[in-house]
Amino acid sequence: MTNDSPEGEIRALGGGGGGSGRGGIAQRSRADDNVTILTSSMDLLRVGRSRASSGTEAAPSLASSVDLSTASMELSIQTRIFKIIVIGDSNVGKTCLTFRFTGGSFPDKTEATIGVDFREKAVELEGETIKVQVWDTAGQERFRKSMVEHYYRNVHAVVFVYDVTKMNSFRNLQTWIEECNGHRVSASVPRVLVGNKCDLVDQIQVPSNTALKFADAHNMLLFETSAKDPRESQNVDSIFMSLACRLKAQKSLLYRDVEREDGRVRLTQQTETKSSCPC
Ligand SMILES: Nc1nc2c(ncn2[C@@H]2O[C@H](COP(=O)(O)OP(=O)(O)OP(=O)(O)O)[C@@H](O)[C@H]2O)c(=O)[nH]1
Repeated sequence: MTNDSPEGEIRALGGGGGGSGRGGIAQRSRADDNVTILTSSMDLLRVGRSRASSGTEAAPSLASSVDLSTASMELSIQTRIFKIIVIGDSNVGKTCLTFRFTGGSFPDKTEATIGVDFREKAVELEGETIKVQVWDTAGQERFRKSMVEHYYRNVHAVVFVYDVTKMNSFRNLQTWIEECNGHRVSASVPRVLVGNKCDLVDQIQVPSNTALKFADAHNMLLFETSAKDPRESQNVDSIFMSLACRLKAQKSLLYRDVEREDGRVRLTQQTETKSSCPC
């Protein structure tokens, strides 16, 4: 389990968009919400310090430190971060799916996730490098209780996972969706449904058309896949890449419009760009 929580945050309110998963259906919607980038005061402090300790130059005045901070922020915001949380019953394969996407492999051994594990992957979309930050959440109630608020805070997209060989994990999706809605996650934040463990073909309990109906009713794409089967790795990638494409298409940052507000940098999204992203 890693604990490297993000430093700067990108808060993108709203979601939706298109794409298609295996056997899935595309639901398209748009949101024009603003994108707000908050850079923590810790960043300001760190920038001030690194300049002060850089050797020959005298320690900066407050004014020059702030200028430098702004420059640094402008640099750091070049890389956008999309926070995607992965939710579902314990043992459905959330850890393995996130491993497959970020590391390209299936872990030999996993243990129940406690709290959350962060995994990150930089992806290139239409010439822009975007960090897809995947939050692998705990499925067991006792390991997630104190973390739930953090999961949903400023989330950009949600991946709901069930195990195709466990009907119960599919039935419980309703509870996971209610939890998500209960944490004020806007209906416009893109959500996808993933049926994992499709390699266990003899044990499948959840028929594809049942899952499709459910996904349709909840305005989600459906992906049926296997974190274990290497032949499915592209399909696993497309779960996260389709979300990244949708988020990128919606969020156009105008870097010019930088305002300072109590150590915060706010970038206002004024227009929605048309994307030629293939997803
Ligand atoms: N056959 C098969 N087994 C899988 C697949 N994905 C995960 N598993 C197995 O399912 C078990 C649970 O996987 P995890 O990824 O740890 O499950 P989780 O949803 O993260 O569980 P929690 O951390 O408790 O919430 C492990 O034994 C995995 O090896 C898959 O696609 N196919």
